[in-house]
Amino acid sequence: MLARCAELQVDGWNSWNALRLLCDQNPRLQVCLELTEDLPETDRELHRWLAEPVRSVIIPTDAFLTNKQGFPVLSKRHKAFLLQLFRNKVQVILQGLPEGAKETETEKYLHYVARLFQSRPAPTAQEQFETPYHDWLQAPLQPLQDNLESQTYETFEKDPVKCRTHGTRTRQAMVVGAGRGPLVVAVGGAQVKIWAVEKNPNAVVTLRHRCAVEEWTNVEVIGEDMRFWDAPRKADLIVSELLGSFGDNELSPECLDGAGPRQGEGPPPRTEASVGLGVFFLILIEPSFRLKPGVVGSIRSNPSDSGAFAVMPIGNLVVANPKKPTMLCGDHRAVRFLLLDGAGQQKTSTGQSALDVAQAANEQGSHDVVIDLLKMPSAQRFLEPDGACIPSKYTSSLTPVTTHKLWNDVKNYNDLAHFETAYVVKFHQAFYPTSQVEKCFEFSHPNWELSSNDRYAQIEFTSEVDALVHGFAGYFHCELYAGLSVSINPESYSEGMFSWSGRLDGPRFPIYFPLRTPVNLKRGEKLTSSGRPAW
Ligand SMILES: C[S@@+](CC[C@H](N)C(=O)[O-])C[C@H]1O[C@@H](n2cnc3c(N)ncnc32)[C@H](O)[C@@H]1O
Repeated sequence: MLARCAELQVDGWNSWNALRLLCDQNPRLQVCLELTEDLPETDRELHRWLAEPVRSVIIPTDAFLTNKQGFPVLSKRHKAFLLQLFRNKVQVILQGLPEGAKETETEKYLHYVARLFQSRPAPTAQEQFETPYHDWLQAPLQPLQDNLESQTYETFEKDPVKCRTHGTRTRQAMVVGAGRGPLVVAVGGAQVKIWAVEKNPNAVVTLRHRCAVEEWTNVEVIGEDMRFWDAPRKADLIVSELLGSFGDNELSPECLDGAGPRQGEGPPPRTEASVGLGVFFLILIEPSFRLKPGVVGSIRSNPSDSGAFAVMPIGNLVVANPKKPTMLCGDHRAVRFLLLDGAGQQKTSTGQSALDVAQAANEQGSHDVVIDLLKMPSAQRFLEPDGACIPSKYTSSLTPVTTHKLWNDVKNYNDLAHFETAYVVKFHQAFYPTSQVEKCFEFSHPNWELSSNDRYAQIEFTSEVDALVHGFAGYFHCELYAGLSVSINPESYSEGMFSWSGRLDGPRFPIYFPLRTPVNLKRGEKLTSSGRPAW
C-alpha cells in the first residue's frame, strides 16, 4: 500500500490501519511510504510508522531543501526519520526532479541519500549482540524446571552491571542459584564464608572446579535445591539473581520466601488436592504406583486439560502439574520427591518435577517414591533475623505496544495457548502509543511475615495517538541494596546491562504479553489492563 506520511498525516496512517484490519493483519501486506515535505506534527505520530511493515520509502525531490552550496539536503527532522527507517532496512525510491533540472542532477540526490546511509554510526557491541534477537519471540527460561546450558551461563556472565560487587558487612552469605559463580565472585572477600547453592549438576561441576582452581577457600559449593537445603548456620546475606524480564516471572519471589498465594487467591486451581494440610507431610505411594524401568511412572496427561497438565493419582492426593510442583493447590507450595531403595532408604531427593523423578527412578532402578509436601520451602528460612537480601525489592511495569510482526508470529501458531504465553523479546519495529510506563507488581525481601505473593493490578493507559495495540511490553526495576539498582524499565534503564532475559542465551530483554485481539485506540481513549501473577 502506498501511504503518504505527511499530507494525509493521521489519515494516512488510519487508511493503512483500516486496510490491514480488513485484510486480517496479513503479514504479507507491506507499506510504501511517501516522505512528503510536511511531516506529521508530533514525533509520536511520525514514529508510529517505525512499527509498521514499511518496505520502501519514496522521497520526492521537492521534499529536499537546498543548502548554501546549492546541494539538496533534507531537513533535520526528515533526516532523523530517514535514519531511523534505515534501521528497518527500507528501500529508498527518489521521485521526480525539480522543474527545469537536468537528468544528471539526480546524482546529487542519490549521493545525499547514500552519504546519509553511510553516516550511520557503527553498531556498538551491545547493538551487535542484540541484532539477531530483534522482534524474535523467545520463551522465557524455566531455570527451576530446566537445567541451563553452559552457553547460557556464559552470556549471563557477560553482564557488566549485574556482577558489580556490593559491599555489606557480612560474615556468612548464601548465593542461591549460583550458576557458574559470577555472584560468588561479586560477594568475594576471604573474610566472608559463602555457600554457593546451585541445583544444576552441570553448573555445580564448574563451581567446584573454580573453587579448586581459583582457590576459593571461603566458598562451600552446595549442590542442592535452595528451597530444601538445610544450612548448618544462618546467613547474614542472601544473594540471588532469579528474576525474569518481568521480575517475578521466573524463580523469585517464590524460591526465596516460599510465600505463594493464599488459598482462595489467584486464579482458580485447575485440579483440587484433597489431601489434609500439614507443615511437613509424607505420603507413601500406593504399592500399585511402582516405577518400572523404561516407563515414565504413572504420569499421564489430564484429558480435561488438553494434555498440557499431567496428573498423578497417589492415594487421595492429586498433584496438579507435576512439571511445576509449586502449582500444587491448597496451602502446599512445593513437593519433593524422594526415591527409595529396596530397603526403604532414601536414595535421591529432588525438588524437580515428577517427570524428572520418574526418569531418575527408571535410570536408577528405584522402586518406591515418597512424596514430601512442604508448606513453605524457601531460601529465606536460613537468613538471620537481621539479615539482608540482594536484591531487596523489584517492581514490574507495563506499557501498551504496537508490534505488527510479533503479533503475527504469535498468531501463526494458530492456537490459543500461544496467545496466553509471555515472550522475551528485543522489540525493534515497535511503537508505544503512550509515554506511560506503569508499575504493576512489587515484591520485597526478606518477607518475614510471609505476606501473600498474590497480587492484582488494574492499570489504565491513555493513548496519545490513534494506534493499534498488539499487547503489552513488560519490564522490571530491581533494587539491589543501599540505593543500588538494576533496571530494564525504560524510565530507569541501567546502561550497559544487556544480558537480562528470560532466556539467558539472549540479552535481558523486555517481556511481551500478546493480546489475542488487538485493540484499535483513538487518541485520548483509555485502555485498561488487569491481571495477577500466574502460579
Ligand atoms: C538466573 S540463573 C543465575 C545464575 C548465576 N547466579 C549468574 O548470575 O550467572 C538462576 C540459577 O538458579 C538455579 N536455580 C534455579 N532454581 C533453583 C533452586 N530451587 N535451587 C538452587 N538453584 C536453583 C539455576 O540452575 C540457575 O543456575
